Amino acid sequence: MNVVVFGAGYVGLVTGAVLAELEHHVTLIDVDPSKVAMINQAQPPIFEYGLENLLQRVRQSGMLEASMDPSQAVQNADIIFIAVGTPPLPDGAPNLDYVHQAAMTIGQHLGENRTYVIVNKATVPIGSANLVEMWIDDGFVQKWGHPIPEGVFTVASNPEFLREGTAIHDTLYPDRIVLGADHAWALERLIDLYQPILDQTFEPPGDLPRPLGIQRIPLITTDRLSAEMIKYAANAFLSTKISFANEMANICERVGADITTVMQGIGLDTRIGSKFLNAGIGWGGSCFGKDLAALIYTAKEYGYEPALLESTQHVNIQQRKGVIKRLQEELKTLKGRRIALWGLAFKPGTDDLRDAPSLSVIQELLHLNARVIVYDPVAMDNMRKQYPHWDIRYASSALAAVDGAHALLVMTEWDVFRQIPLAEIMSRLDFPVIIDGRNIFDPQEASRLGIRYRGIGR
Ligand SMILES: NC(=O)c1ccc[n+]([C@@H]2O[C@H](COP(=O)([O-])OP(=O)(O)OC[C@H]3O[C@@H](n4cnc5c(N)ncnc54)[C@H](O)[C@@H]3O)[C@@H](O)[C@H]2O)c1
Ligand SMILES: O=c1ccn([C@@H]2O[C@H](COP(=O)(O)OP(=O)(O)O[C@H]3O[C@H](CO)[C@@H](O)[C@H](O)[C@H]3O)[C@@H](O)[C@H]2O)c(=O)[nH]1
Repeated sequence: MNVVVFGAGYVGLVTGAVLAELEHHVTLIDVDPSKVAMINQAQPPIFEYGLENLLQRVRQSGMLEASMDPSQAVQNADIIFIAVGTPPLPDGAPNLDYVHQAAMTIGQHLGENRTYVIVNKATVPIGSANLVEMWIDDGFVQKWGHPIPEGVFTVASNPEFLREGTAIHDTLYPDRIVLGADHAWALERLIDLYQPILDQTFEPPGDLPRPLGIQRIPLITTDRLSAEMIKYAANAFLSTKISFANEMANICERVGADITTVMQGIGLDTRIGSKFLNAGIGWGGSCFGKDLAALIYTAKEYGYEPALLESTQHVNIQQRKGVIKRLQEELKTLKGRRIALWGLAFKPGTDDLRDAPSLSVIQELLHLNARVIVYDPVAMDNMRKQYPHWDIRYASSALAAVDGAHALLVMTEWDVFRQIPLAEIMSRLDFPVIIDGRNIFDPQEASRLGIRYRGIGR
């Protein structure tokens, strides 16, 4: 099939590259010329496991190209994805400007003698499929002076559930595919597009083998509103699960229990499940905060007070503040203290800094006049580019960051950090203080070495 994807970011690029691997003809449209150039040279503009190999294959096979010019590709498309960003506005509502622009552009380039399924893959407020339909029609009217003929296009919702760091894996082997459409023909076309994934008939790439036991991927077909709501409900539940674990951690710390064992103890109950129960310095990333705020905003639009969702948000804000509180308890004043900070990305496996807990902690440390020395295996370039005026120092390695520091803060649980012996860290620190925001070290070993170790909930 001919597929066009608007937005070559984390979602659009991965989706497009995977569909090209499955032998669909894919054109990625982006407004950022540097991204387009890099993709065409098979260079991933983001850090994502397996992406460079995948891009090389689909560029070589000729199944994927990137462009800033949508005209031909849109006109000849069977399916057009909208995967542009929907960042939060200050009041919590998502900014739909990029979706609006993409929809108008699509409308301007649709032909009258074909049928098109336009798919919302971006996370958009419930009811947005109607808006996108209207904007596509506006684009067409702007170009041709008359409304688009009935039946030429329909808008479907196909929310995305991939996680950064495992994005290609999650696209090839998703837990489910959700399709919301108002017309049977659109649904049939989308099921055809995803058939190799749904039936797992493709040959798995060498670096991303099929997990044992996966045979068919569950498919949910529904109306557009329910599909849009599924996305928000999934992220609300996952972030609530983590905030729950963090609240339990805060209680564990006070009563002297160990959160890791407690979460293991509840996670083995199959009704609860063990995933997303890791306590830490709170969740971050481009989605949880934004999507939770959007769902709260939507609920309030209808006069409903979503108390549980607001608590999920509140616990997360408190959790980030807890890092500085623990540090102050250990060091008292932070003025002029050298604080080493391991991990900038919001989670391991990505260079994404959007809403990373490290950012709030660094801001507060700078506000308290501490000297901050950071190390991250992949996110330092993004940090330099996105926060050029922040007065922080970049270390050449994790251990170099710790040299002569008064404390170490662990913000992201990169594997390379886990492998560093506590004794080695201890020998380089000026004061033996470690605030382990991701519970990667063994508290007993730390205490044997005389480290003033503070984990989360243990
Ligand atoms: N990042 C994730 O892990 C993830 C997972 C699931 C869903 N989502 C949702 O998917 C959407 C995209 O997220 P992302 O993280 O990929 O965003 P991103 O910021 O990485 O990428 C968006 C891309 O869209 C491009 N763009 C903006 N306006 C455009 C236009 N008019 N035409 C063509 N391209 C345009 C930008 O240049 C950018 O490259 C969001 O709604 C997000 O909530 C993201
Ligand atoms: O037990 C856990 C699990 C995660 N996190 C934190 O939660 C955040 C988000 O992690 P994760 O969900 O793995 O990353 P994302 O790439 O943001 O993916 C989420 O957001 C995407 C965008 O909507 C969805 O598509 C995914 O399904 C959803 O998991 C990170 O800061 C993690 O450190 C914890 O603190 N404890």
